[in-house]
Amino acid sequence: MSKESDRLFAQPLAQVPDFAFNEDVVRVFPDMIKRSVPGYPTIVENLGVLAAQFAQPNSVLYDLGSSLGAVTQALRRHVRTDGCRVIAVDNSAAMVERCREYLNGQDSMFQELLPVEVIEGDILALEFQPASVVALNFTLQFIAPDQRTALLARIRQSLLPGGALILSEKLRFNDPEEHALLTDLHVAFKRANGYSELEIAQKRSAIENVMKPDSLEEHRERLLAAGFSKVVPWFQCLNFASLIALP
Ligand SMILES: Nc1ncnc2c1ncn2[C@@H]1O[C@H](C[S@+](CC[C@H]([NH3+])C(=O)[O-])CC(=O)[O-])[C@@H](O)[C@H]1O
Ligand SMILES: O=C(O)C(=O)Cc1ccccc1
Repeated sequence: MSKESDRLFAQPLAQVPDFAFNEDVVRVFPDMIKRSVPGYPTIVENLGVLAAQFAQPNSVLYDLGSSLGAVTQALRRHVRTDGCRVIAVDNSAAMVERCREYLNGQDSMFQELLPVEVIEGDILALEFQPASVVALNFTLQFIAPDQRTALLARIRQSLLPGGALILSEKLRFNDPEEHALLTDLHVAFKRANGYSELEIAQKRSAIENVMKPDSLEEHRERLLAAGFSKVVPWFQCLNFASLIALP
């Protein structure tokens, strides 16, 4: 993994552009996501452990919005089920290019990994194959809110019995006090990880137009509306959570 540290928002910007998953972000992404998302390493590793419980023989495991393939790598470390293959999808060309390099690196270090295909494309336009595990690890929050239910419904329809969707998201909270407390604690987490007040403020304004978090209640209702039968939160750290949704 790239060792470059995230200083993208360290200098004052005359105008903060909307956040985009471009070359600059790709270069610092592993550092950025670890220092910005409390619980990220725990979520990624355990996503592999969870996936191994839901993987069905001869099915696809999807990593949607795969970025540099951290989830795909965890799936390949943990899942041993016969005939499974991983499909990773991201619409950022810069992410996909680097993701393929990292996965080639994983292939050269380990034997008998699940086969993987990395697709550069929009998950909203994807034709889903019969799947046992679908991971949306901090991706749904970047999808236009009015497209979210339809996407989840298509994922639900592709899921095999015994499979699961694993959905990780930044949360907002309907209770204003709870929202303010967890937002402040998230800022403290970033500060403790070396981000300055300026970096925190500029990053916030860069993502506010492109990343739209929902509340846990909204996620639950939407998943049920999309046809899932059960929603089980399995992890929360501050304002970041991960849910298991069963078909
Ligand atoms: N419509 C779309 N189609 C395909 N990809 C998309 C779309 N919209 C956004 N993306 C992609 O979704 C990813 C979101 S990052 C996921 C982290 C990763 N899962 C991880 O576990 O390391 C989350 C974050 O940075 O907070 C980016 O790579 C986008 O290009
Ligand atoms: O940085 C933040 O405040 C976030 O909410 C998470 C994040 C992490 C990486 C890219 C975009 C958003």
